[in-house]
This record gives sequence, C-alpha cells and structure tokens, in this order.
Amino acid sequence: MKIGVIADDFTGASDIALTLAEAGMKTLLLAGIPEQECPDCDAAVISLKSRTAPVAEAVEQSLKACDWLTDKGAGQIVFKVCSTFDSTEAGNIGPVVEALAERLGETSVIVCPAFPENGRSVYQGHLFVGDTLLSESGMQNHPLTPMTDPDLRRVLGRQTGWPVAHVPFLTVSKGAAQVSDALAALRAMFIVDAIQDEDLHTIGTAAKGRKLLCGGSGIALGLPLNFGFQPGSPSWAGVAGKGVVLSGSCSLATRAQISTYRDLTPSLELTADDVMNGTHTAQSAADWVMAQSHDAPLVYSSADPEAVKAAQERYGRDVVAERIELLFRDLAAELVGRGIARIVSAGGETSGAVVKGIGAGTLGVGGRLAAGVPALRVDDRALAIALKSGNFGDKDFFTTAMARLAGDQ
Ligand SMILES: Nc1ncnc2c1ncn2[C@@H]1O[C@H](COP(=O)(O)OP(=O)(O)OP(=O)(O)O)[C@@H](O)[C@H]1O
Ligand SMILES: O=C(O)[C@@H](O)C(=O)CO
Repeated sequence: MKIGVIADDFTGASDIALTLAEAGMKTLLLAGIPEQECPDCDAAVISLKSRTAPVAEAVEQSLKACDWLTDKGAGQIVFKVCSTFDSTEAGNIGPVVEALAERLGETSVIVCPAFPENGRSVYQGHLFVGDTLLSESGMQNHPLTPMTDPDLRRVLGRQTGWPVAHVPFLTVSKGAAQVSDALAALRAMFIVDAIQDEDLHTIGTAAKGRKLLCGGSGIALGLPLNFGFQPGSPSWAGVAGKGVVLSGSCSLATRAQISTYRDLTPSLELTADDVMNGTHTAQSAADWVMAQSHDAPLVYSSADPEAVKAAQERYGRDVVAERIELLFRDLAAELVGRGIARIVSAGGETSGAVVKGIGAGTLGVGGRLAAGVPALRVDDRALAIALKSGNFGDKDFFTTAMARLAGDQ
C-alpha cells in the first residue's frame, strides 16, 4: 500500500476513493478499521464517522486508523475532510491534524479543501463555493457544523495550538519548488490556495515524500503520479434489483434533488416529529418501501433550515440528528434483509449510519456517478450503493445514479 487515507465521514471517503481510483490506483474503501486482513491495494481509504464526534474520540479513532495504515505499508497519509471544511470551534480538523502530525513526525502540513470540479476553491485563505464565500453558500445553515467564517486561517487557528500559515495563489502559480520552499520555512499548518485542478497537481508534486496532508478529495489529484500511477477508468458491471433512495441531508443541493425526484417516484417524508414520537419506525418505513411498485422509492428527512432549527430547539441538536440517523441505520438493515439491491444514500452522517446498517466491510470502487460520487459494490455481495455528499450532484442525480448502479451508461 502506498497511500492511506483517513476520512472523517463516509461520503467524503467515497469521494476521495474515486479520485485515487481514477488516478490509476487500485483503491479500497474500508468501513472503519478492518478487523480482518484486507485484500491487496495501492491505496486504502478508512472511513470514520468522526466529523462531529467528540474531539478526543475523533483523535483516538484517527490515530488508530493511521497506525493500521502505516502498519500495512502506507508511506503517505491523507486526512480527508470536507471541501466545505465542515467543523466546529472545537475541531475536529485542527486537533486530528496535530495528533497525526505528531504521530508521523511531520512538522509542517498542507491543508487544502479545494475541489474545483465541484466549485470549491481557496483564494487568499478564503473558501469559496462557486462565486460565493463559504459563509453565504448555505453552509451557514448546516444542521451540525454551520460554517459562518470563510477565512480558513481563522477557522483552523481557533482549533489548534499550532501556528497557521498561508501559501498564497501567487506562490502556487510559480510551481512545486516554490510551494516546497514555503512549507519548509515554518513549523505550521499551511492553508494552501488552489483555484483549479492544475494548482492541486502542483501541490501534489510538492507533497512528494510528505508523510501527512489534509484536504478535500482534490488534494489527492496529484499524489498517485508521485508513485508512478497513470490515470484510468474504474470498471462497473452493475447490480440489478429493487432500489431505494435514503436521504437525511438537508443541504440545498439534496433538497433540489428531492424536489425533482419526488415528482417521479413515490416518496415518504420522515419529519423530525415523526421520528421522535415514533410515528414512523424502521419497520414501518421498510413496509412502505417494499409495498411500492416503483423500482426505487424515496425515504427522506431533508427539512428546510427553519424546520431544522425548530426541531433542534424542541429536542436538542444532537438528539434529533442521532435519532434520525439511527432510523436510517435500522431501515437500511431491514431493507437489505428484504432483498434491496441498490441504495443511494444522501448525506455524510446519514451515509455513515446506512453503511453501518448494511454491515459493509470493504467497498469496491466502480465508475463515477457524478463528480465526487462513485458506484460502490459492498463486499462481494450483489449490493450496490452510492454515498452522495450533501452538496454534490445535479438535480437529476437520484435518477441517473439509480440507473448507473444498475449498469446503464
Ligand atoms: N428535520 C431535521 N431536523 C434536524 N436534523 C435533521 C433533520 N433531518 C435530518 N437531520 C440531520 O441532519 C444531519 C445531516 O447531515 P448529513 O451529513 O447526513 O448531510 P449533509 O451534511 O448534507 O451531507 P455532507 O456531510 O455529505 O455534506 C444528519 O445528522 C441528520 O440526521
Ligand atoms: O469534500 C466533500 O465535500 C465531500 O467529500 C464530503 O466530505 C461531504 O461530507
């Protein structure tokens, strides 16, 4: 194994697994730290559900994953975080990077969440989503990690005792040698600007030999070449059978996708009240799914910001999120037990719960369904899944993803 990735959520893990697979590496996605031997690979992505975990837990899990990956031969570790830098004042990005850097003996670390293909760019240390600052992109209303400050130097600075420095676009545009020189000057975490894929390739070249990087999936674009890999297309055979779309994401993109898909398919909305007072359970939702003649109905809890806020005030933010996630976990388990063969899951926390529910161990990476979203095959079962990050995919994503999971081009 050459590259080991620790991802702080499941959609993020599948996002970077696609980048590495398309860059020519045999890549495996592992749902947590494997208890058994895993098949041979060039890159392994360990998916944690640590983005919103308590800091100490996130640090402990990340260090365990790091030890497992280095033990299997990984010489370079990437800590994959969200391209919208989802985190809170407490962490978990700063504390995890600190702990990993200390474990690996690295004294300066590149931190770059840019993902230009999906509109995320970093310029003058600020994160943009398309042409808006992060803090005006909708992410200021995220249910668990509202992002209200677009200056990543400040955001990261609040999470770590390490100095936070900046490598500006002007340096990146001069090439890898200049980036390497800038990184050598200080013991620090460096927010590195990147506005296009070319910048990420430059940063990738500058990262040759570095033991630790932190970023979105874009940070991996230039790394495989350092190990001699050339781009390729992962293959996908398709899985036939009944499908389901499960969404707990409340992002703008997911809500637009739901509104399109709801016109085409039967849908069941689980409101926060329904879940909290037991009106809907995993059993009742599974009965509903199996009773639909449509081949891929929709079950969702994807409320607008006002409804989310009201539910959080009524029940507590973490309590309501956890109860909804548990319902999706148990629903996924129930549905797979009843023969569901294709699942599209929307939302990182939600996907962590869904993957747990289906009891996945190793997921093979197939072709791309959208930028940042691959088709995945669960273990060697006839079960296909897509883990869609909240803000990824166009408005027709659920329809096209379902068809492609089945093998349509
Ligand atoms: N009506 C609601 N009220 C409060 N919380 C909700 C509601 N519906 C869903 N949630 C919670 O909101 C959270 C959404 O996070 P999730 O990571 O699944 O989506 P996302 O943030 O859009 O995706 P990503 O992390 O991939 O960008 C989940 O914990 C979910 O349980
Ligand atoms: O980087 C992203 O935006 C995604 O891979 C993700 O992490 C969403 O949870």
